[in-house]
Amino acid sequence: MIQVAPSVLSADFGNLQRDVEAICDAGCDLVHVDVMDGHFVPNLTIGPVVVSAIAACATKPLDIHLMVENNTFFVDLFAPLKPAYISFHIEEEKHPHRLIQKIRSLGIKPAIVLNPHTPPESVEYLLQDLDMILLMSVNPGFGGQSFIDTVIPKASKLNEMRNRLNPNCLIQVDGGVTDKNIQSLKDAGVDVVVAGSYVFNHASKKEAIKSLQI
Ligand SMILES: O=C(CO)[C@@H](O)[C@H](O)COP(=O)(O)O
Repeated sequence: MIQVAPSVLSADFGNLQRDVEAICDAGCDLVHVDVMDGHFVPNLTIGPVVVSAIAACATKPLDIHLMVENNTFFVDLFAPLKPAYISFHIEEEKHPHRLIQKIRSLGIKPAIVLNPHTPPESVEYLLQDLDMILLMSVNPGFGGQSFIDTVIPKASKLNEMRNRLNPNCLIQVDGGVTDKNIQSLKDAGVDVVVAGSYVFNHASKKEAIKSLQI
């Protein structure tokens, strides 16, 4: 069954505790946290003070997605919050293998993120060391964007590589995920989806999450 990680970026930040508790009670698998630095992406979100408040009320593991220029600095900042995963962008890292090792040495599962234009082959020699690969299905930076369809053949290609090189590595897709594209994602071999506006704008978060856990 597909795991669902609602993106807290679409929560009501004036009622953050209420919304984090709501998605956990509604049966989500992970709580997805988007960290943006205003440099790697043209948006600025939250730091460790707010993420520790999220961690304090979340009853599901945290999945931290770094959209930043200085990955190592941010890994050190968020590691004490003990997230299940930290993912970083391959486009912004000169030494991805070293950073994977560092994240794992901190007791956190390492994941790599690929922007829409980045080919799956870019992680071929890292796959054995990863717990998850996140394919962006929107340009990173904002919630509420339209799903980029080319992620489907890209996920299929990655699925073939992952089955061959490291079947334990999960494939995650993030951006514009709804009940309309979830079946194609499942068919392409996707294991985890991030969904922001679809879950938070739905009349029932429970129904929304259930409709993606296929
Ligand atoms: O990382 C990002 C955007 O950069 C995502 O996590 C979005 O926040 C997902 O939101 P929706 O596209 O589902 O509204």
